[in-house]
Amino acid sequence: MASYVARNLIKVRSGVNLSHFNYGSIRCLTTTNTAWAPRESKKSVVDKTGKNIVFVDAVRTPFLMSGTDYSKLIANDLARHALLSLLRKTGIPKEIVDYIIYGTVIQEVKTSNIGREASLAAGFSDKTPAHTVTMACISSNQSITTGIGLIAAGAYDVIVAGGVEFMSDVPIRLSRKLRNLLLRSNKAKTLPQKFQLFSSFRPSFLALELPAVAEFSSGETMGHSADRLAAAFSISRKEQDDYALRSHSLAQQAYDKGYLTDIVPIKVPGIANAVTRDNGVRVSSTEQLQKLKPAFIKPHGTVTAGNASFLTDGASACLITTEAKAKELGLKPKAYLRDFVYVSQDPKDQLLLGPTYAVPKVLEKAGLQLSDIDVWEVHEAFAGQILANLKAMDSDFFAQKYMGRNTKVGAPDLNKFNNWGGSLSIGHPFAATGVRLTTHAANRLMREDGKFAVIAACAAGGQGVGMLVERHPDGQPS
Ligand SMILES: CC(=O)SCCNC(=O)CCNC(=O)[C@H](O)C(C)(C)COP(=O)(O)OP(=O)(O)OC[C@H]1O[C@@H](n2cnc3c(N)ncnc32)[C@H](O)[C@@H]1OP(=O)(O)O
Repeated sequence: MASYVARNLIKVRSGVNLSHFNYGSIRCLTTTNTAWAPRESKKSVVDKTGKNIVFVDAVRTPFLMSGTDYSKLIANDLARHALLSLLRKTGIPKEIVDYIIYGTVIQEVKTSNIGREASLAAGFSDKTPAHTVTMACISSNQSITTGIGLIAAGAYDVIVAGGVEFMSDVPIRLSRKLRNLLLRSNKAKTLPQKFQLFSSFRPSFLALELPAVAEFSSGETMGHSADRLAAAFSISRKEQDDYALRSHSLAQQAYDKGYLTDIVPIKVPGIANAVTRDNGVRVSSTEQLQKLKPAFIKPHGTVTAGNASFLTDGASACLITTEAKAKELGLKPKAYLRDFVYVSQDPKDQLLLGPTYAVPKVLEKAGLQLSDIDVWEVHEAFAGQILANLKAMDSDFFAQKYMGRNTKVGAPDLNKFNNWGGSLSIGHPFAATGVRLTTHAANRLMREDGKFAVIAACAAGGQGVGMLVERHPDGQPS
């Protein structure tokens, strides 16, 4: 705990009272079918690409806790379903898709370019190129922004972007020593050579290498890092549990109101009924949450199974194109994809602070201020990570000492923040989350009568993303 962060960031103090969320005050307006017009007071953002790139629509499978109803599938099955469902939902002929970009973090070895495999499985033309990207938890943000780049460069017009994660079956490797022995055995030609080689075998070679949700450079798990971050920012266990409860409560409300229209049911062989909804949403109570034991730093840590995102299976996909092409195809886009920025910092002590670094940059690029943003969709890796980011964003000390800025950007208004729940409750299939965030941002802009939304997320490697989307006048929330 006596880390660089703990020594220095402990000084950060925020005016935001995070332990008194007013759930009842969350503004969730109902949809109207009347044409929407930008309010006079709202600023305009310059279209830098000259193409008015739009987010048409998106889908996702239900996000399920790993080891539950998807456990007999493979990642390719979920990705295929997301891609097929996108075609069905948008009604576009698959031939008009120029290019597919798909994210994944923990790769299934047999489908390393899962973008290509899943698109072939979904019946896309074999003439449609597809590639796979990986950027940890922001992989499908990367799919979308790579697509923006391809459209902006004039290479293609119609792009499908998305991502999949499948934590129910991750590659477990033999030990390095056993792998080495087996590879050398291929070259041993004679019986004595083989005998000599296998006589070097030791029982310890049978130990397996399990993948961990951990930083390669530091060896630290994300959960351990989140625990240190929460301590560094003096975020109490109670504040984390309250935030987690907020996330689950808001996700539940969003289901009840029928807002989560991005979910497409999936029929899973061996499961009687189609899977129709996320299964991690669990509105418990502060008392129940307080009883949970620390999951990472034991016995004094504050991150628990109740205030951390959980290992999740799921896939997502979205359609992006130019405004002109959308019009030509008779599509009604939900939002303009106006700007984005990637940031990266120290992967040990600032691992989960991506939003703090990305938000001021993306706002500045677009000429906007915090108060111009109507909707926030920020990836909830851990409750403590969200609260640490809110404090850091609202701290002049942090801005000056660590970001080389004169002043803080300020903390987002919590009444506009993750109003339909977030990764803590909905789930976090790493490479599928970016599209989920973007879809919720676009749909919320319509439901909440806003103009601009910011999407932000942290990712392993100390990286992060900030994206700016603007409501499209033709958009419909489903
Ligand atoms: C940039 C990024 O996104 S980094 C983030 C990357 N993501 C991660 O690192 C994932 C972090 N999460 C994890 O590794 C795992 O979910 C863990 C280690 C926190 C928990 O794993 P598990 O121990 O398997 O969780 P499990 O679901 O069994 O829950 C443990 C207990 O908490 C309870 N629990 C979980 N959630 C809740 C809740 N919301 N309310 C009440 N109780 C809960 C469970 O019922 C269970 O209780 P039991 O032991 O009495 O059965």
